[in-house]
Order: sequence, then C-alpha cells, then structure tokens
Amino acid sequence: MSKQEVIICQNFNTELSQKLSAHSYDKIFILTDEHTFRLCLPLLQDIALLKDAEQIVIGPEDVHKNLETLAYVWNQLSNRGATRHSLLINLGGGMVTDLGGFAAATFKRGIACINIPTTLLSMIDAAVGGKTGINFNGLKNEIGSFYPADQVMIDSQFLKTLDMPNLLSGYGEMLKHGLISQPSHWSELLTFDFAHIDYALLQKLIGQSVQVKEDIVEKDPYEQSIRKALNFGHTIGHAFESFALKTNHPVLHGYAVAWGMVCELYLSHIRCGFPKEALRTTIQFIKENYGSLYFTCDDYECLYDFMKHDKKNASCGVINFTLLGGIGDIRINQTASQEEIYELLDFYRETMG
Ligand SMILES: O=C(O)C(=O)C[C@@H](O)[C@H](O)[C@H](O)COP(=O)(O)O
Repeated sequence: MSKQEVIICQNFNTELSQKLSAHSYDKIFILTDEHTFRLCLPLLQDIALLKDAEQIVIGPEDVHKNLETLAYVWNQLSNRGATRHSLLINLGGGMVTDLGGFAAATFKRGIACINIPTTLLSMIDAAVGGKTGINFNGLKNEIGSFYPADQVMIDSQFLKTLDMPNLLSGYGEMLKHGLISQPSHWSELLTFDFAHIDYALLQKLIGQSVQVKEDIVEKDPYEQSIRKALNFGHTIGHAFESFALKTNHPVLHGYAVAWGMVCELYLSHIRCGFPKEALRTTIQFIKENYGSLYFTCDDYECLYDFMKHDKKNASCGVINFTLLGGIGDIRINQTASQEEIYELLDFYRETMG
C-alpha cells in the first residue's frame, strides 16, 4: 500500500487547487451527504478547477453507510461518465470517507480519491489510513478494502460548526490514540475543557493524534500485527454500536468506542496489570462526558454474537482483543472466554449505570 499523504492546512482551497492543477483528471466528482452538501460544499465554490465538478449527495449518518447508498454512488459515477482517470473527492465525516473511499476502490477497480474530512472523527481517524467500507447485515464495516486516498486534507475550520456530540465522538478516538501512545499525550487529553473550547489547542492535539495513527499504519498497513492497536476498544465498541443500531437507538461511533474502552481497559487491568489509577481516571472521564449505553443481562448474548464477527478474530468463536499493560504498552491478540466477556459487561453496568 502506498503511503498516504496527509496534510494539515490552514486553507484547504489553496492546497486543493494546487493538487488539482498537478493532475489531469478527465472528470471530478464531489461526494457529500445532505449536511456537508449544505454546510461545507459552498466553501469549495471559489476553486476554479471544480467549476464543472459533478455533485453526488447521499443521506447522512451511519444508517446510510450501506449497500444501497454504495450502489447509488456507483450508479452516479457510471451514468455520469466516470472513467479510471476520474477523481472522487469525499467531503464529509467518517461515513462519507468510508463509503466514498470504498466506491473509489471498487469503481472500475479503483479511481483516484481525495478525502476532505469535516468532522473530528474523520480528521483523526476515518479519513486516514486507508480503511474503507460499508456496514452489512447489521455488522460494522463488514464489507470493505484497504484503499488509501491519494491525499487527505485536514482543515480544522470545519470544527467550528461541529455540534458537541460529534466533537465528543471524534474525541473518543483521540483518547484511544492517547491510551495506545504516550502517558503525556493521554494525560493532556484528559484535561481538555469542552465548555470553553480552545481551538488552537485542539488543532495541536489533532496533529499529535493523526501522527499516532500514521506511525502505526506505516508499520503495518494491512493490520497483520501492530495496527490492531488502533482497534483498541472496538471489539466491544462495535458490538455496542451494532446493538444500538439493531434496537433503533443508533449511537455515534466514538461514543461506542469510549464505552468499549471502559470494558477493554478493565480487561487490560485484570489480565495485563493496566494500572488502577489510570483505569479510574479514564473511566471517570468517559462517564462524565459520554454518559452510558443502557442494556440488561438479557442482551449479553446478542452483544456476544456481534463480537463473534470482529475482524481481528482468527478462529471461529474465539474473540480477539487488543489490550494494554499500561499507557502505550500494547498487547495484541489477546482472547477472552464468553464467561469473562459477560463479567466485563457486568462491570460496565455496575460502573457506568
Ligand atoms: O484504522 C484502523 O485500523 C482502526 O481500527 C481505526 C478504528 O478506529 C476505525 O473505527 C476502523 O474503521 C475500525 O475498523 P474495523 O476493521 O474494526 O472495522
């Protein structure tokens, strides 16, 4: 996989114009959802090279990250004359960059694509690193590919219009990056004041967070080993997210990951000696800022069934986790029995309920 170029820019218009003039695409398509069509697309209107760009607009949020929406994008590309020399610009949050990236990966076996992430989650995670895909059969990212965008342009001006739940959702993944990297980065993240957002500080933290991800992806782009660190919190987090979707109360991805980290940090504590104080302060931060997901012990079986589909699993019915022996002390390929997982869910309900 070729290395993806990620730039953090002050004004993506200039960067994008330069990028476009350096290539001769026969057609340019811009994919947005209904929100970014309204709020973000107007910011591209002064770019002369996008004057004739074709717009594709899809429904917003994770409920639209499905086969039907993907088929719609394929149809639009096909009917409106996209070729292998066309470019797809994905302007949006994680749902747009995941689905658009997969459309680009598969249309005529691959066309060029640029990600312009507009949410915190897509800036520091979804748009970076080349994982693309859609949900299928109620399972998160069940169908997908590794297909890095040609370029990722991160411009934090988009964050000023982001609502608090979406900001916190992205921050959940940033917290994960803190936990899998450095104690200093982790502890700085825990002091962030959401009531008075310091955007300059947030921009600095975004830069650090992207770097954590890029360093790991560079070592293991196809998730054969250390990239599994980036999946910390996701074995149970994805099960929570799928469960919430199934019960018609969808939750934002970063919230589900934060709640998943509560369980997986506890497993890290009992299995790998993750320090008690760091466990306590991280859980406290999550509880205060993210609230909790409600479920009862009657839901354990359903949650466990979702975990059986985790992509890290290597053998049928054995659930794979990434755990931590401390901040930045990553232990991949850890397994837990059904009984142990049920105990984690008990812990979650007792601590977060
Ligand atoms: O980039 C990665 O690798 C990750 O696992 C990052 C995750 O935060 C992200 O949510 C990813 O899309 C999850 O991928 P999946 O393989 O568990 O579906």
